[in-house]
Amino acid sequence: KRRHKHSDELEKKIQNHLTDSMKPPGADGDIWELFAEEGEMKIYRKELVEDGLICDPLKAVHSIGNVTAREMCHYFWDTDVRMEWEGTIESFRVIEVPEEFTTIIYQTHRRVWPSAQRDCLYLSSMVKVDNPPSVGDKIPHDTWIVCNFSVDHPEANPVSGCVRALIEIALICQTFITPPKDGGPITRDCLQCDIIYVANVNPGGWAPASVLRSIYKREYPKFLRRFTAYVQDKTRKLDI
Ligand SMILES: CCCCCc1ccc(-c2ccc(S(=O)(=O)CCO)cc2)cc1/C=C\c1ccccn1
Repeated sequence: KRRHKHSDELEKKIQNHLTDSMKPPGADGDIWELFAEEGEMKIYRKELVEDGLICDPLKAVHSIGNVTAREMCHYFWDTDVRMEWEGTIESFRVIEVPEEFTTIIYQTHRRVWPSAQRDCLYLSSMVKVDNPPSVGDKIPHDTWIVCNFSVDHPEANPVSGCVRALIEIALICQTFITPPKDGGPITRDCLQCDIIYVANVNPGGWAPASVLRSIYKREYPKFLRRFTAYVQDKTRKLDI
């Protein structure tokens, strides 16, 4: 059961995401504010201040065609392509690979004046979910999750001057297949991927509420637009 130091914590977080994060916003009685909407993409936030720090939880739901849940999670998890879609990190290093689809990453984010620069040290794991809760009456073909959460590590060797931000993030994707009416083969056009992205970022130290909230308001929609377009582009049939 315990494959590495963080196995138990990882399992618990994945279970929590599958029960809590997969509920549509508002189902849990919580009041989510819709702050960005573009087509199928809807991004919700809550205002949360902990110890004087802005820790606004974020939940985004989206649905895009022509890709599978596994492709979405692979490109989100795979550090080989991280800098192709990530716009706010300045540098990152894979510190350790505890097991095949689990990495421990140290990354620095671009400094946003007047706040101190932030860094993150987190475990990132990609897992296929066996018995997913079905949301509504659609039956998913498969469900994948990437879970990123802050951990400690002796070899982080942090950049001096950085304030350590703490993250709890998950990308949960489900593939839905609509076979062609004429009984023909299943192609990419039969695929639909439903996406849930939840992010809880504690900035780790003081930063003006207005600066933080404007970063989130600008960066989350940009990230979701850019990342989903990136995966659709990477998986598109090669134009012959
Ligand atoms: C003063 C600035 C304080 C906030 C700094 C910060 C901390 C953490 C993070 C962050 C955001 C997404 C992830 S992830 O989804 O796991 C992907 C891998 O990188 C991990 C970390 C970002 C940012 C700062 C900017 C920011 C905020 C939203 C969205 C995008 N950028």
